[in-house]
Amino acid sequence: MSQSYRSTRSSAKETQSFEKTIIQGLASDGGLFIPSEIPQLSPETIQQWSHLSFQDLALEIMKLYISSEEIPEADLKGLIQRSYSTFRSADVTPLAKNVTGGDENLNVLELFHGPTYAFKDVALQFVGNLFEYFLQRANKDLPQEQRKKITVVGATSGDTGSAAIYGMRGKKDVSVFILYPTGRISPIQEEQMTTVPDKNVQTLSVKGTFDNCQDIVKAIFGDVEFNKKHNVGAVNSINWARILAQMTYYFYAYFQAVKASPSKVKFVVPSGNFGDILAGYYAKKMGLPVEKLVIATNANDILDRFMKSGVYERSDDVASTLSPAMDILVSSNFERLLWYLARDVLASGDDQRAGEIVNNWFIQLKTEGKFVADDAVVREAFVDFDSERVSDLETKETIKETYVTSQNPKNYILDPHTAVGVCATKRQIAKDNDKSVQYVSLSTAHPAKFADAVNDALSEFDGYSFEKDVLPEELKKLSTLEKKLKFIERADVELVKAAIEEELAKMGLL
Ligand SMILES: Cc1ncc(COP(=O)(O)O)c(C=O)c1O
Ligand SMILES: N[C@@H](CCOP(=O)(O)O)C(=O)O
Repeated sequence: MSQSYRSTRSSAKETQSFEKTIIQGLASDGGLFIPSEIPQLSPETIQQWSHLSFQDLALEIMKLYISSEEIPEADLKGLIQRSYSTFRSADVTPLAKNVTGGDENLNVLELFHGPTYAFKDVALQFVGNLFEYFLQRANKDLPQEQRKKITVVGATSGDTGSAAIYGMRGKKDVSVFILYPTGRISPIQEEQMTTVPDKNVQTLSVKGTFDNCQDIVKAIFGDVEFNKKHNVGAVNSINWARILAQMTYYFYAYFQAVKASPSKVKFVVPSGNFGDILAGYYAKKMGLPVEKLVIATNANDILDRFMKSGVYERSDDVASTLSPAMDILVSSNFERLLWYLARDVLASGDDQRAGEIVNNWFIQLKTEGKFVADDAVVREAFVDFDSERVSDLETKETIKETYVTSQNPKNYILDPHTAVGVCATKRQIAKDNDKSVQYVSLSTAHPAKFADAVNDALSEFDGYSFEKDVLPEELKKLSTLEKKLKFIERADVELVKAAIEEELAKMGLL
């Protein structure tokens, strides 16, 4: 049953296949897909998995969520091998152990060794290959005019966009449209997205915020006509494949963290759309003995406010912070966690009733701008999670302090999102005062992607040079390449749909 999927807003019994779930992206009732059951691992299985490579671990995990009748094991193995062959580290996601030295046990999980230097590559390299696999199979032996196509439409606050583009560029029968908020992403992120010359890629720079872009994408998914015509596909973490592919690094990092001696493990995750940390939640629910998952937010703190009050409220203004990829007002994946909390606390384990409760919450969020969950729901959330909010000042101080004090390696440079996580980790270390805990702080992007924040923190240090110490050769050349982008002057779904159709015609895909 973990290989079939249901919507978080559905009160029906029916479930659907993995392929349909991935291609559809968002459920037609507006909900997100979740597996009908979370597979359970025995301690013996977890022990056996502790010796596996990243790729073999990914295969074992994915087999539990994808029926071999849908993707035979040999094909799945091939997809995984291809997806991670593009990474610069043999470990795919290496763990920098005990970065600060001393006895803090602060480990940094480096998730930025993929093609676009962001954690999104771990999932989006796989998702690109998965789309291609499904399309090749559906289109086998079909003449050109009957071939099935996917029009990928995604929203980004900076990193999903380039990772999706690098995952899908040049793929046959796939076109990619990425919406991003004009002026609210870093120059390198914009260059990464707009300098890809492949004909099937188009970026749309939208006057507005990331939340406007995300709302437009969700409206496009809800537009039955447009969807029927263009077969719209999702690359944002509303797509279940994103969450699935991210589970591997929780297992892999856990095994590395406890290698030297058995310890409790806490993961600390810089969070915005709640997709990254949600993969950790599934790993924990499968049986990985994780002590806690700590949500680290910047000033855009809807998640932290929920954890402190039970109120899930969309605030009016997005704050522009040093960690712009997390400048998000509504965290789309939180809905998946809310479903489990509703089912276990309010619906006596009844899936259909949980769907009704979540649906009502989201109707309230739309009509009243907020909903309030019972204290018991929040208490249940604290069983698996904790939460910290980190200011820009603290983010900058953390980049500085880590640069000065780090031992392994020396002068370790954090990107501002990772710094939000490391600051939250240090607070947890101080609060817990428990030497038997290993802390794994997720590093979600390479510092080169956020030059302003990193230089602001480090330029006072003698000998520090962004060009020499931070910027990889590959990213240096981006500023010399021609840019391809289209401005959308208002955050309006009709304008975006028209732009997509105009570009599809130019691509010869209409
Ligand atoms: C660099 C970086 N860090 C953290 C996050 C937050 O991750 P999530 O949205 O999955 O919570 C993002 C965006 O998703 C990001 O791009
Ligand atoms: N921070 C993200 C925002 C989109 O989130 P996603 O994980 O749902 O794709 C970004 O960098 O674009």
